[in-house]
This record gives sequence, C-alpha cells and structure tokens, in this order.
Amino acid sequence: MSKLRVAVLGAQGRIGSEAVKAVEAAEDMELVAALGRGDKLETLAEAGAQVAVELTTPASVMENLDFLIRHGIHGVVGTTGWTADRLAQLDTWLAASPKTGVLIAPNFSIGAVLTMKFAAQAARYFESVEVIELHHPNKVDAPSGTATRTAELIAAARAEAGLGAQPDATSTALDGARGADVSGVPVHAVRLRGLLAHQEVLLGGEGETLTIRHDSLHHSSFMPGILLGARRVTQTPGLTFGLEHFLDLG
Ligand SMILES: NC(=O)C1=CN([C@@H]2O[C@H](COP(=O)(O)OP(=O)(O)OC[C@H]3O[C@@H](n4cnc5c(N)ncnc54)[C@H](OP(=O)(O)O)[C@@H]3O)[C@@H](O)[C@H]2O)C=CC1
Ligand SMILES: O=C(O)C1=N[C@H](C(=O)O)C[C@H](O)C1
Repeated sequence: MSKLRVAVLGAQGRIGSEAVKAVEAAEDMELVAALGRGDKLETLAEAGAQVAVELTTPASVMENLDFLIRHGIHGVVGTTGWTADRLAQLDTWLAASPKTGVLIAPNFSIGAVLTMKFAAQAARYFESVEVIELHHPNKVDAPSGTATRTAELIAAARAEAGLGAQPDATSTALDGARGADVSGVPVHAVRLRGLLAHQEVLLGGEGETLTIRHDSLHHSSFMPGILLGARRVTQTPGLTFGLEHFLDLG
C-alpha cells in the first residue's frame, strides 16, 4: 500500500519538530516536506504532499491554509487563534475545493479532549465554573486555544440546561483579577517556567466542588492525535473542528 505523503509546516518549532519525528516514525507515512518560516509553500505541491500538518503561529496560519486548500492539500491544524470570522473564511475557501478536508484541533492530546468532554458534561450540574490554563512562558497566545474551546463548550452546556449567569459579587478596581470572560466563563492564564501545557476546570455547587485536571508533560502527548488526524482528514472533506469528531468517545 502506498504511504500517505505528509508535510509539516512550522517544522523547527516546539511541536512541529516533534511532529516531524512522529511522521518519520509512522510506517504508513512519508515525510515529503518540512517547512519553516520563509520557506516557499510551492515546495508542498512540488513534493506531492497529500496532507500538511500546520503548527506555526496565528499570524501565519491563514495564508498557509489558503494555499493548502487552493492546491487540494488536506490540513491538520494545531495552531491557535480561531475566531468566528476566520472559520467563516475557511468555510468559503473549502466550498471552492469540495474534496479538501481541514481538521482544526484546539488540542491533540486524548486527555485534553476528554477534559473538554467531561467539563461540558458536568457543567449543567454546577452553579459556578472557572477554567485555569497553565503553560510554558514562551507560549505566544493567552488564553490557550484549549481553554477558550473548553469555556465555549461549558457555556453552550449551561445555556442548554437553562443556567443563567454565574454568581459573582466581586467589585474590583484591578483589571484582570477575575481573568478573561470567555462566553461568560472566567478563564485564567498562568505562564510559568517548568510547565508545558496544563488545564484545570473548577466546578462549584452548594457544599461541593469538582476539579477536572489534565497535564501534558511532553509534546509526545500530541502525536497520536496528529497522526490520527492526518489519516482521517483525507476521508473527511470540509471543516472539522475538534479531534473528538475522529475519536469514538461513546
Ligand atoms: N493543538 C495542539 O494540540 C497544540 C497546539 N499548539 C499550537 O501550535 C502553535 C505552535 O506552537 P509552538 O510549537 O509551541 O510554537 P513555536 O514558536 O515553537 O513554533 C512555531 C514555528 O512556526 C514557525 N513559523 C512561523 N511562521 C511560519 C510560516 N509561515 N511557515 C512555516 N513556519 C512558520 C516559527 O518560526 P520562527 O521561530 O522563525 O517564528 C516556529 O519555528 C501555537 O499556536 C500553539 O498554541 C501547540 C501544542 C499543541
Ligand atoms: O502552545 C502550546 O504549548 C499549546 N497550545 C495549544 C493551546 O493553546 O491550547 C494546545 C496545548 O495547550 C499546548
């Protein structure tokens, strides 16, 4: 059987360099290009890439995806910075290239995907909920894509359950003391040397709390999800948001 021809964008980065090794080690894949900043995107077409793993920066990802979609190259995207406007733009591009698939995964690790699922399941039963994400200090964005997605899923679950705004009597003069408001859910971002990628979801009800915590201790935690995404995206045209759509989570 012929191997899947995979490229990595952001190949010298923290996660991109790990993805290069994972693709090289996968028996059913061939690494056909490994691009860094300044490298020509045309290389991807010349190398016959079928899938490109996009792990660059929020500032670069749209230009890269525009090229990929126009050339019918499937995308597996871990880069953060997704807004409704950006997703709508992707839908427009994909409509003009209906066989092409793009997976955007706020987090490729199974534990983080399950954290999001469990948090959304639990949200309807608790009056209060806050998200704390903790990362290495070189991370370019805050809050993390995972925390933003977690808060959005929690907010949707609360709305579906008919829960209103959270109780919060705080009156503070200090900006930021209550974190960022993501769809009504406070999200706090910690940046600390020694950490990699971690998240806690704190839920509180009368007389009890529930904490859901996930820790990515090494970038290898993201690799099975990236490889799964590369295999599945070729059979999934259009935009898929979240690795959970490629997993059987019951
Ligand atoms: N979804 C997930 O599971 C995960 C997502 N991420 C996300 O992935 C992204 C990258 O994270 P991380 O690896 O830590 O960041 P890094 O800064 O270590 O890596 C990004 C790399 O992309 C390069 N780059 C920038 N623009 C381009 C371009 N146009 N073409 C090719 N390469 C480019 C950068 O080059 P230069 O240094 O010259 O700028 C750098 O080498 C972030 O958005 C992060 O949040 C990270 C981990 C897991
Ligand atoms: O930059 C990182 O490191 C990570 N970015 C993603 C995010 O913003 O959620 C995924 C994971 O948290 C690691």
